[in-house]
Amino acid sequence: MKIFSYMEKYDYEQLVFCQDEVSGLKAIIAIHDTTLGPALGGTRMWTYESEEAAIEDALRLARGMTYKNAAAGLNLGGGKTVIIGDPRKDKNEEMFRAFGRYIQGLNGRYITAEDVGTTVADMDLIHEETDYVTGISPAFGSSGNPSPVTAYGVYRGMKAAAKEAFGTDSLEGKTIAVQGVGNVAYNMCKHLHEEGANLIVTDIHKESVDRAVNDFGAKAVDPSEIYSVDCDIFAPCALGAIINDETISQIKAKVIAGAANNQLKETRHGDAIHEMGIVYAPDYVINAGGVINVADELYGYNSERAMKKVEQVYNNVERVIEIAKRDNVPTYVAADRMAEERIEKMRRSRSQFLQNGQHILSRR
Ligand SMILES: NC(=O)C1=CN([C@@H]2O[C@H](COP(=O)(O)OP(=O)(O)OC[C@H]3O[C@@H](n4cnc5c(N)ncnc54)[C@H](O)[C@@H]3O)[C@@H](O)[C@H]2O)C=CC1
Ligand SMILES: CC(C)CC(=O)C(=O)O
Repeated sequence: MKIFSYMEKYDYEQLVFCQDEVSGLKAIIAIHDTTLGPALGGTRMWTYESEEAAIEDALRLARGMTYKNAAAGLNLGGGKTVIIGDPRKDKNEEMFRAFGRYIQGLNGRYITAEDVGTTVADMDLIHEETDYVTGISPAFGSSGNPSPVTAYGVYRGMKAAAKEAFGTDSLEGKTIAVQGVGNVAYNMCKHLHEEGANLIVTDIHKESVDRAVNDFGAKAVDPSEIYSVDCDIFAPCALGAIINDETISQIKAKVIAGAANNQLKETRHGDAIHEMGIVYAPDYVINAGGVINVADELYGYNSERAMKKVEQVYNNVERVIEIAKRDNVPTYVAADRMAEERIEKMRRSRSQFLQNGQHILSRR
């Protein structure tokens, strides 16, 4: 991968490599765009096949956060971190504290939170070294684990997409195929089960599948079968790039609505599902609940205020569908237009007026 060419192509601001021999930390912080404010995005810990794969993931996820935060109406830019390692084996206190010092060194340009492979306890360790971290324990007056809130937002957004496809937003009796029943999807399944949906689930970890089977009467299938099962809605809630040349022809669902980031392998896959008549709720619009919730910490966390904003995920998905119909484009294009329009307006207005020197972090 030619890093500078890639950064230039998508206009990235900064890429930071962090190494600490004592703890084994190998982290990559990618900051995509800070037009709207400091870059906020989670830290993913994962066993990458190569360093290139880790860099690419950090870059793609950071750009996704720029669009997510803009589309959600937050005054925040986009960034993300990946830590190379196995979250089940390679974590230690020194690692997250060393990482916290790297974040502190960025002096507020980047604020972190949880993502796949990291927990509230990890954020608390980072917080020992820096204030530029969210999703820390409620004992600190913070919002804690964002996953249940992300899940609620996905559930709301799924209803909005279902309304478009089926003429009603009720999910009662609908069959929903869920890929990956981790932190977000387990909580999402709870809402779906309460509403009377039928669940088909898969995961690479058997205990996660068993939990969903026991708690929600879900039917379990092998990971390779999830794309082709008979269902109304497909909810990708594991990792990215799962809408691709191999999977598209297998999908029977009328709606794709799930928590995973970067679901489309390439934009042409968004065009393909649009042509198949599938209603696609763009990933970064539907999964914004978590970031909306942790971002509220920057104003002094108020759960009621945050949840009111999370409810809006329904309206945001509706709005994207409206733009898609108006402009006769796929929903992923409509979502990009919505986000880019907001960033562009702010960029132009910033160049016209003097800033008052205050930004969101000055309230902390
Ligand atoms: N946690 C949050 O608040 C947010 C999460 N997301 C995204 O949602 C997705 C899920 O996040 P979490 O639930 O926090 O992560 P998680 O790690 O708790 O859950 C992911 C699950 O997917 C499973 N999985 C991985 N590869 C799989 C495969 N090939 N087939 C089936 N299952 C597989 C894992 O075993 C795990 O149980 C990720 O893409 C994340 O970036 C997006 C916004 C916020
Ligand atoms: C987990 C969230 C709090 C932030 C994030 O990284 C995301 O929305 O993907």
